Amino acid sequence: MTILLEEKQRAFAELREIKANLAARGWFPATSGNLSVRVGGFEPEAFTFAITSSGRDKSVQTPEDFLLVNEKGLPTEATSLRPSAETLIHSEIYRATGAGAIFHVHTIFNNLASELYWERKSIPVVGVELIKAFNIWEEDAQIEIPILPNYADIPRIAELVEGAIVPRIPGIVLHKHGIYAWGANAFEAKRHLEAFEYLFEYVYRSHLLHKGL
Ligand SMILES: CSC[C@@H](O)[C@@H](O)C(=O)COP(=O)(O)O
Ligand SMILES: [Zn+2]
Repeated sequence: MTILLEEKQRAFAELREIKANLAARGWFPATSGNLSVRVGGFEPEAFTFAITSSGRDKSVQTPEDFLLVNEKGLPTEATSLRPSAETLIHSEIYRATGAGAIFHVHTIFNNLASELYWERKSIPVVGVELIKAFNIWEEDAQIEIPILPNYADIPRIAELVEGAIVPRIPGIVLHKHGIYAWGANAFEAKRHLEAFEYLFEYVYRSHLLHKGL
């Protein structure tokens, strides 16, 4: 598939903006986190996306922050940059959902929530207004945010992604690691990510409240 220079530049500019925004909140500690947006068409099997390069300080902006990869996570152009170590998870999410953007961050609250509900394998949230950010409009809606094991071998995680996805929930948590949130585009993926992080903080603080701590 041919990606126009214009499309590539637009995708990199979009990633640069969201990267700076999330970095300002401290959501990329110690080089953690990765971001991607889909580029070009929305073919289910063969597609291209722009993704952050691996191991870089995501709180600074450099010309080497992003590259294009194909659906297998391999660079589509000659480059010395390495795509994110977690690129295969992005590929699987794109393949399974047809999303347009995927954002991954490590935060204290997503880690704590995943620890709290690890045995249940999902994080329950009931009746919190911000659930509506997922386009779920029922009163007192109940949702379960899936948690996957945090294997060191990324392909082992990637193969669990499709089976773990809950259609109306645009995110997956890795146990004591972080969240992957997605959406039809960068605007929607950011809204979803912010909602998840709010809900994780709510869940954790609510747990303390009910324990009288
Ligand atoms: C520095 S710990 C974080 C990494 O192990 C990984 O989980 C992560 O989110 C960032 O990896 P990266 O290869 O830079 O995309
Ligand atoms: Zn990570």
